Amino acid sequence: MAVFTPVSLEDVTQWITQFPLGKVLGLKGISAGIENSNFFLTTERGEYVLTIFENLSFEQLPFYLNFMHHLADHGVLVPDPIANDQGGLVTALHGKPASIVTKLEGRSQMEPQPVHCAEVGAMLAKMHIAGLDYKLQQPNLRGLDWWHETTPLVLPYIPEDKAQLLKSEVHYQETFAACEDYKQLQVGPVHADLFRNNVMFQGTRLTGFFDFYFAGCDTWLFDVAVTVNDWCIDLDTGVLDEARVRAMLDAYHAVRPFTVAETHAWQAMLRAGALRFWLSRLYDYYMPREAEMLTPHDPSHFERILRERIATPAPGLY
Ligand SMILES: Nc1ncnc2c1ncn2[C@@H]1O[C@H](COP(=O)(O)OP(=O)(O)OP(=O)(O)O)[C@@H](O)[C@H]1O
Ligand SMILES: N[C@@H](CCO)C(=O)O
Repeated sequence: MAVFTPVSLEDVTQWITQFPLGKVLGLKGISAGIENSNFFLTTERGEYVLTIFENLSFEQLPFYLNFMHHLADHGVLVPDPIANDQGGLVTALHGKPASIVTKLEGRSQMEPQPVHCAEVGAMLAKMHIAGLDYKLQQPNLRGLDWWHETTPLVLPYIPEDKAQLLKSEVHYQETFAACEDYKQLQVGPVHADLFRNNVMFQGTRLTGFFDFYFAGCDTWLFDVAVTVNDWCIDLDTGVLDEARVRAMLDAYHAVRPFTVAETHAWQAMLRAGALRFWLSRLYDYYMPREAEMLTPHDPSHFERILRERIATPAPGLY
């Protein structure tokens, strides 16, 4: 279970008085997730999620929480952060930054069909457009600079064939990021981690995106690539399922048409999306943090996806 910072009902009873949520009725640790400590929180006003941030700082968090609030305000389905009596969305709990957000209905759809992918594609495009007038700026903290810093840290742990692939892909992505088409890509705040387990559904109706704590300013196409690489694949092989890819891309395109530069950049961006998670999983695997219970994600899944994207062209954007 990924509760890095234990919290008791007693702890929260006092702490909650600064929020307009009434008395605490229940608190339950959430086992899913590997980044933060999460709890379902029941108060007199309803159901919420309490998150204690294990890696993000007080300075970084306003970008994410205000972004969620901005999106909620613009009709994008996301958890809405609750302000305390000072108007703050981030409040210390056990000396760490913490926040309370509204709880989304439903559950994650771990075996998505084209209909689910279409819902995700349309909401993703809506989210990108809604983010256009979001004022705060923060880079994607798991972008190219982070790949550069992290690659040398994991290289000593991995066998030669993987090390070669990692080094050559970082080099390829460096060249890609410097090309003309890349510079034409639309940039804005993106989710950057929109996996199956970060979206809620009730049946085939999408009820919300969540887990915005890897969001940052990056290309919209990177967000699409990360999302396709998780939602539209056969999980055993990493091979793209054309029906799901088409459903997601067509639904996105209907809300926010892809550009010509994006079509040129698409194949390389799918590789970037795979590299980002291969590297973060290698890092988490070889340099784990302490948690009460924690199962690291399998890095080889994204190595397989990366090799597959290099070997086989994906369906086009439109
Ligand atoms: N706003 C929300 N509404 C309903 N459930 C939520 C909400 N936020 C989180 N959850 C539940 O908590 C679980 C863990 O949250 P999350 O995925 O954000 O974990 P994390 O550790 O922060 O991140 P990661 O997915 O990157 O490991 C989710 O799988 C989901 O069941
Ligand atoms: N989605 C990430 C976990 C961090 O959110 C992964 O699957 O590696």
